[in-house]
Amino acid sequence: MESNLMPERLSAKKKGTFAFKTIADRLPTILTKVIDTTYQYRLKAAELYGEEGANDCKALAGHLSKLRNCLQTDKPLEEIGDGRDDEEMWNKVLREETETRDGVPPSAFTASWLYVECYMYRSINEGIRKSQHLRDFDPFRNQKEQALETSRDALITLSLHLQETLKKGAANFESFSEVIQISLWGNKCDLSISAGVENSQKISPVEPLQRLRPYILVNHVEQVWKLLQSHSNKPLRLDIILDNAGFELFTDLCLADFMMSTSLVTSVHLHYKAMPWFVSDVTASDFHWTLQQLSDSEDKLLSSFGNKWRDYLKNGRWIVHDHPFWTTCHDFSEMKSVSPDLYKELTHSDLIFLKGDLNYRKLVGDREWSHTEPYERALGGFNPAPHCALRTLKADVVVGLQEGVDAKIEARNPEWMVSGEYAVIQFSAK
Ligand SMILES: O=P(O)(O)OC[C@@]1(O)O[C@H](CO)[C@@H](O)[C@@H]1O
Ligand SMILES: [Mn+2]
Repeated sequence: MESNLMPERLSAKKKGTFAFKTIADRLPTILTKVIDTTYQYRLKAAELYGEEGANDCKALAGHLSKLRNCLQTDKPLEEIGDGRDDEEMWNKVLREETETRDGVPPSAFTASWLYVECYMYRSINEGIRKSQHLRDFDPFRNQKEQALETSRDALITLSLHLQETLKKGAANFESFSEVIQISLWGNKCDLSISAGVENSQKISPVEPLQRLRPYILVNHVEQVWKLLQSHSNKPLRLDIILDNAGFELFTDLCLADFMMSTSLVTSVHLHYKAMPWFVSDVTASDFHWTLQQLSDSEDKLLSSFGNKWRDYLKNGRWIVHDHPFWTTCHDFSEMKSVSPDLYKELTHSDLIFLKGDLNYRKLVGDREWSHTEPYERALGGFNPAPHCALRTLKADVVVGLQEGVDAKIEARNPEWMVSGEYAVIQFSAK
């Protein structure tokens, strides 16, 4: 997996790094919230499944407490053992990591940040899958549902704006650029960076766009527009690799609707997660719950969008996927070898939007690249189709910046790489 040609992956080996802070503080905080949620669920579980349900909750809380202790005391990470179809993929990496350490298993403060953080969410799911009655239990569900509910005003504002935009008929560069930026900034609403603290969209998603333009450090929206215009006479397929539920998902569905309604594309494939992931990432149940909530809304416009989008699913113009690769520890340069079926599927796309920070970290291998490293080089061979990353910076990794940009911003705002205030719209042609 590792190559000496490439910089090291980010890791908590080094105190003072954001990886160290995440693994030492933020992940235990997130896990503690999951344990509390599990414990609170035991009464409901007893109601639904009797004593077996309550015992399931106790066993899960025990599994999670052991996981938290393992992470906090830097104990060797253990193999996953729940029989899920990706179990061997995970344990193969654990064995490989152990071999590269002369037989010493990886641990939270010695393995790569990407591996450890993904491992934590996979181990949470292992505890859930080992239960008798909790297999559909999502410890983050309440937070994700609240995230949508507390963004209601922003949803209404954005739905009115989308309605006005669609009334103007064909897309132009300005309307396209605007809907891309709205989806981009929707990525601020992420419950992992906030360690589970409510982080919904409180202000208008449209009004601040002009003010936020200078915070987009790489802006390739024109290259994406030109790609779409160059194929305007043929049916185009758009893929969106989704990130967070709640307001961000709504911005992504608005983007998908805009692209379809203006005939920039003729089909949209939406990819969500196969298990609860990084607190707020969208799962199948989050996706369909969100559409149902919109359809059932008292707000007529929200309800009409919910109905329209559910029709797109029914008539096959929108297609959803939940490939297990997206919830592994692998970066995207490994997709072709680890999940050739997914890589092949993505070669049928004409344009892939990848949302959010974790997807960006996986695009560039979560490595300690120089900030001016060319984006294509950091991709390590991942290029199934033209793609564009829409990401707010919430981890200290970024590539493709002009010389000097990082120093200038660092002087102004030392937290610039992890605060979510800055963003990139980074494109790579096939
Ligand atoms: O992918 P997202 O939702 O934009 O961000 C996920 C995230 O908040 O979680 C990790 C920090 O714990 C980082 O990868 C990133 O900051
Ligand atoms: Mn996320």
